[in-house]
Amino acid sequence: MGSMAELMLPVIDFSSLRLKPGTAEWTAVRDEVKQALETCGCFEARFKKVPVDLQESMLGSVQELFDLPLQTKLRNVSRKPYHGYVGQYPMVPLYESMGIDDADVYEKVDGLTTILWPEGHPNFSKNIQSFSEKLSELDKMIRRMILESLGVEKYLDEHMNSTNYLLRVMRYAGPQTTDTKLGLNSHTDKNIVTILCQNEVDGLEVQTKDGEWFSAQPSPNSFIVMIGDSLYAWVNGRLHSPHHRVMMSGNKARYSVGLFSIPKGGYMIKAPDELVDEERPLLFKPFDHVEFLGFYYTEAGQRAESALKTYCGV
Ligand SMILES: O=C(O)CCC(=O)C(=O)O
Ligand SMILES: [Fe+2]
Repeated sequence: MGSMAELMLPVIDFSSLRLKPGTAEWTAVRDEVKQALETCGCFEARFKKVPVDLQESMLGSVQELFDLPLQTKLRNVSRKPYHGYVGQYPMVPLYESMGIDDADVYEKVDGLTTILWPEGHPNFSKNIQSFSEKLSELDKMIRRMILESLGVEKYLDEHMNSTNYLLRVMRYAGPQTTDTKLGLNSHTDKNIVTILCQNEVDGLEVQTKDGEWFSAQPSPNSFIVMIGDSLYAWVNGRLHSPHHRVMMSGNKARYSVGLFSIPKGGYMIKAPDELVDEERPLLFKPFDHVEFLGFYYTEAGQRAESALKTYCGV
């Protein structure tokens, strides 16, 4: 445990109104992003475009959602694995979550809202949609910076148009003990970029490249950004996609929310030729994210140390 507290995530500030592509400020932040993603795959972001009160009302809505009866929550089903209601798993008894597809599109969110609250709940839809839309600007900025810093910005439009936003909301019950209990198993994310925020209860732990775990303790109203395996594959291994998990102790429930940019089904993820050479041969054959997810949730996929390597490693 001693070494855990000593590590801290890099903190990067995206709040300046002058942060526009082409400015010196942009280039400086872009360099910080590249450095953080190469070394940790993860950083803490300050981003004032999501106002504090919106973040708080969104977390209030998330709590309201989890307070619904289980039977109601189970009505959120999805064709895609891990996109509907997930919970009541004996391996991770503290964990419950719900996926909201296309969370930045009001009609899509409201479609789910009326499944959960047949009488309607426009406030819920608005909080979720508005938060997702504003936060998606941070996702877009970061991805633009990544492509620019790798000299492949000519793919920017294609890259941006190849993804949707999923908002996954999570509740981890307090284990009612000072012992540390598993909240969510160690994993790498499978998508492009993940942006997390939480209530005041910490619990997220990230593994360094050397295999050491450290706890992420974001300051209030900031975000944790990390990259997933699909981006790791697309940049041909140039950025790190970190293992992370959630560990819980104490009485209080942890609420967290992740905005995931996710490749659309049918889009083949393939590293650009510019990122493949003799020194850095191609790591992964082109793959479809939805099919890869299908493999990940099979027994072989869950057993694999790296599901992506097993699925399409060269
Ligand atoms: O709750 C968190 O902070 C992390 C959740 C997570 O890692 C995930 O949903 O992929
Ligand atoms: Fe994750």
